[in-house]
Amino acid sequence: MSQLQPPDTLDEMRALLRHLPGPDLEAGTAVRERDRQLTKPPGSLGRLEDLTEWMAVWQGKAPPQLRRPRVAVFAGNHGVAVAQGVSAYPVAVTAQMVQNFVAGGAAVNQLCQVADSDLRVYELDLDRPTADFTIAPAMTEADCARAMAYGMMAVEPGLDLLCLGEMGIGNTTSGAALATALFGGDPADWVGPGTGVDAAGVRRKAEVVAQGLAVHRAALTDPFEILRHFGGLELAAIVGAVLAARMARIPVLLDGYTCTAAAAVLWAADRHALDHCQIAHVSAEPGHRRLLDKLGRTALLDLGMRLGEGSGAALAIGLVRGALACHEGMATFAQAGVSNKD
Ligand SMILES: O=C(O)c1ccc[n+]([C@@H]2O[C@H](COP(=O)([O-])O)[C@@H](O)[C@H]2O)c1
Ligand SMILES: Cc1cc2nc[nH]c2cc1C
Repeated sequence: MSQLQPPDTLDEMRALLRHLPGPDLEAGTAVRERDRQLTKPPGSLGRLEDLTEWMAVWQGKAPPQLRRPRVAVFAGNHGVAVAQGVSAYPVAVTAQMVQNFVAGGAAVNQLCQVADSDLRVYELDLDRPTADFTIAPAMTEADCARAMAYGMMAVEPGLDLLCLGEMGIGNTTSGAALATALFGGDPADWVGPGTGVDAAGVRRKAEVVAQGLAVHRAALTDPFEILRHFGGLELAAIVGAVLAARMARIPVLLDGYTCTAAAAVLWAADRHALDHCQIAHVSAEPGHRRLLDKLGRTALLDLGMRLGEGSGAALAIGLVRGALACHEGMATFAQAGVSNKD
């Protein structure tokens, strides 16, 4: 399959939503048919059964396969972190952590190794942070579209599972601004400690989000404009990657709060745009549960993690592996000579 030629304007990105492939229902039927014959009471593998069917319908393949998983981590810097001090860490940590990913020293490196997954790290102009969104839109239209296109190009056809993660000091504030603009409510409902700011810091984050919303309210005409005003380059890249994965029939695992907030831009534009995605884990960042409620989703894992960098998504690859191994490797009642219920 040839790789998608990425669009270079936001209008072309919007237009892509009209051409999203749907689920392969035949593959789903084939999976359910085999599942009924496996040596277990129906439904007894719970969400593992749903995961197998989900992989099949979005790959368009029964049985689904998991030979080439990839974790893609996008990194970007945020003007709001530079100007407003909304993180517990300095902005320089974004680039330093990218070096750490490359050197193999981060949590996501270990989790990818355990999951037998490829890991790719993409930096987006780390020395050119977005604008401080309390003053100006975070990105120009051209920068936002370019970052989305970059994320799209990271999606290589032939992958059979794509895990998405981010690295960007200050991006929980960006995620909270996206969530407030997309779903409404009080900014205080959507902010949290992030990397570990104290209660006063969390209040400050809520004020920063409120200020951004007040300044830009009239310009927030659709979800892509919300992304352009409050997102970061790495978050726009995630939006692009989610879209490109859908086009290439690659199921997606989304990581924590910030990653889900970015992907929610697509959900706000089209209620089915995230059907090929699972939320790998629910972050300790309090807004994440609220966000999952809005999206009508339950995460696969709930481990109190709040690291980002794709760590929860990398960990969840093991669940998909387990689901697919049972589906493919288990004996049927007939093969094993086990009596089925009448
Ligand atoms: O996505 C999450 O659930 C999450 C929760 C807390 C922190 N993070 C990570 O921490 C950074 C953002 O936190 P902060 O405090 O700088 O906004 C960014 O690099 C994220 O990967 C991520
Ligand atoms: C050290 C550190 C590691 C991270 N990984 C993802 N976000 C992060 C933020 C910090 C501060």
